[in-house]
Amino acid sequence: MSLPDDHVHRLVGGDADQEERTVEAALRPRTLAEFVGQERLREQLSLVLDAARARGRSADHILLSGPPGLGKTTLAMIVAAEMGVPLRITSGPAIQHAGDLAAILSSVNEGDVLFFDEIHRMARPAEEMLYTAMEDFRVDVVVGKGPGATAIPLDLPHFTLVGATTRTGLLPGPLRDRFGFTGHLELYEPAELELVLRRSAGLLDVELRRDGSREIAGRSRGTPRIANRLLRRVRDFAEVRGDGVITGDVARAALKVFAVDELGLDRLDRAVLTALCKSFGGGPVGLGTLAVAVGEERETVEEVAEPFLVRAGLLARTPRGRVATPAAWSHLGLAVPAQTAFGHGFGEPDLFSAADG
Ligand SMILES: Nc1ncnc2c1ncn2[C@@H]1O[C@H](COP(=O)(O)OP(=O)(O)OP(=O)(O)O)[C@@H](O)[C@H]1O
Repeated sequence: MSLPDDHVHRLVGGDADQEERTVEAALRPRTLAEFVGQERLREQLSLVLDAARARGRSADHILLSGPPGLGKTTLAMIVAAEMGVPLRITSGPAIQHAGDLAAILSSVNEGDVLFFDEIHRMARPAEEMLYTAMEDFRVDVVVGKGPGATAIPLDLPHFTLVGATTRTGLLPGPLRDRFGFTGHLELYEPAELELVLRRSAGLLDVELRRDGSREIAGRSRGTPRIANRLLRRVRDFAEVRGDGVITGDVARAALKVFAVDELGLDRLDRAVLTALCKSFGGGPVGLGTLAVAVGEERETVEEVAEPFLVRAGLLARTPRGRVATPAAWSHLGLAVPAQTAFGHGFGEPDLFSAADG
């Protein structure tokens, strides 16, 4: 049985819609100790928060970067919970004018954590205001227009800004510099995703066997959001077609019905690999050219698709551009050409910074 492409995308894509976010809320870890994986980041965050608590001050501003669905929102909530303060939430796309930001900042109380999702998408005119708010806890509210306009300074309480972005490089330098701590979330190892799955299965009251969690974890794109999503679909299958228990066989059968392949590639991953192999003969091709070929922003290709494709050994970033590995050709069901760019002097995965074209 085959399903439309956008269905597959929904199942393995990194983003979540409103309905899914409601379901996710129930599965969110509430403390740093419950948060699976990201050992280094957890240790660093725990130090930052312990130090702030010991001083009786709000924590420094924190920037979290990494692909969607790895736990940035969850960590922002944990920061607020561990500091025992309320969390306010806004996002870059919601801030189109300086006035939007002024309204949010003026409602923040002493010690609050303000979570700023997709901070790289905030409108430029609001940026300057955020700089002074972060550094001096002050905003200048401009009243009037033209030569008669006056700026009225407004003092703000001390708060902690937690910014989330898919990549720190997308932020202007002055904004980046105003964060006291920057943490990067890495894709999760399958063993870590199994822990996420076991925890979620417990909360959902589902019987998940070892081979079942292994099967689901291996197709979750290194992303807890996708692991939890696949778990819910496999649970549906297990309840309707079986006795509700998720074994390896049940997981395989369910994921076949939902058209999730063995690696869990999403639509963008497939589009990138297909363009690379079919349109560019396996590369090397520059990131910009590849992005145009799949109709996406280069940042999306670079920050959302490539980390997983590189990790899965399907794509290599070389000094000459992006290259498909023999595994990519095989995964797409294509014959591996006798001569591919990969392994012929174009370098090994990720050893070089990416070339562009
Ligand atoms: N380390 C983790 N341990 C357990 N569950 C996790 C972990 N990280 C994320 N999750 C689960 O994955 C889901 C998505 O996490 P979250 O919303 O925090 O991701 P995000 O990085 O903020 O994504 P986006 O940028 O798309 O908002 C949540 O339901 C959360 O419970």
